[in-house]
Amino acid sequence: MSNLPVLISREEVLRLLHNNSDLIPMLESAMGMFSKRNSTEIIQPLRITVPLQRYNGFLGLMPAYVVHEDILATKMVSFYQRDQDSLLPAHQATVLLFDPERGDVKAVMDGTAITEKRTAAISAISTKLLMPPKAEVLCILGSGGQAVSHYEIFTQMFFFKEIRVWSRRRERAEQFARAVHGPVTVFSSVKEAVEGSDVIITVTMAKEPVLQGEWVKPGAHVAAVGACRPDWRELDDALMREAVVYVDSREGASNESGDIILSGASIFAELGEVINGTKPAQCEKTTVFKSLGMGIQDAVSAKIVFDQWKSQQ
Ligand SMILES: NC(=O)C1=CN([C@@H]2O[C@H](COP(=O)(O)OP(=O)(O)OC[C@H]3O[C@@H](n4cnc5c(N)ncnc54)[C@H](O)[C@@H]3O)[C@@H](O)[C@H]2O)C=CC1
Ligand SMILES: O=C([O-])C1=[NH+]CCC1
Repeated sequence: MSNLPVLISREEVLRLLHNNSDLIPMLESAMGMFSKRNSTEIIQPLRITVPLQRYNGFLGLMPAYVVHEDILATKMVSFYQRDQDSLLPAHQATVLLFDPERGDVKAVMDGTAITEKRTAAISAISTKLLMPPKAEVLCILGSGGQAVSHYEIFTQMFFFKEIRVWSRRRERAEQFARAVHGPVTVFSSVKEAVEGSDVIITVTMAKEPVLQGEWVKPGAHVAAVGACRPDWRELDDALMREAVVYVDSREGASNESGDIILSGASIFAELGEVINGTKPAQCEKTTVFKSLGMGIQDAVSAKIVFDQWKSQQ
């Protein structure tokens, strides 16, 4: 290795991505390019997932080359189904940012923070495009790292009169409410939290559906972020079949999403197609955006972090 890569910590990544005005437009541009399926613009193979059966976990490898921006990166992310009382983190990730011409690694950075920030930003983009016109109530199911990053960007980008949170253990939802900087009401049942909500974010590690279609207000938007294995679910059949279903990537969703595979729901469009204007945003209907996560989202976020970091040296 000719030059040693720089190491960028979680704190630095969070600082450099906080309120970063480039994140949303760069993600939108990458998602739009991806949906054109032009290999001179984006190259992103399907995520490779290595099962770690002994530990109830997985290692995901997510390489991507954003050709038009000349960004080459790969994320390695481990994720585990932990016991409720486990003190070990459920997700940990590292992103390597390469120099595409030389082939060496320019930066090694905390990928957990990148994953939190870019996933929440993608859900916010889906919500901007697909939420009903008068959205007043936001509901978050789950209270982990993604719940916090979603709360942060959703309160920056939108105005909700009420924000609700539910978690499997009420004390975790109460902890979440104390940790976020702003108002939030804790609910003890999913049904009560969801009923009357205009936007619902599911960020749980559930393997069985936690959200039932019969509780969802017609016209609501659901950003479904968890359940990233073909046999895991967060949403029930009724919701998947009644809603207009959007995804980040058709290949990703058809291979990895239990909510899509097991319900037999059909995919209406990719988010990138809505961004490109080639598929409509059916805001008047109940919509589900099924997010699995993509290497290009990590790559553009890593580039923003690296450029900001360099400009401050
Ligand atoms: N779509 C994407 O791009 C990404 C999706 N994810 C997914 O988002 C979800 C949340 O991730 P993190 O907040 O980082 O995880 P976390 O471990 O910090 O939080 C998980 C939350 O799920 C809850 N939970 C666990 N098992 C449950 C069950 N059986 N039923 C209901 N709730 C349950 C926990 O109480 C906790 O509130 C995970 O499913 C993760 O795989 C994570 C990163 C990217
Ligand atoms: O995109 C991502 O990093 C992940 N999606 C599901 C687990 C981790």
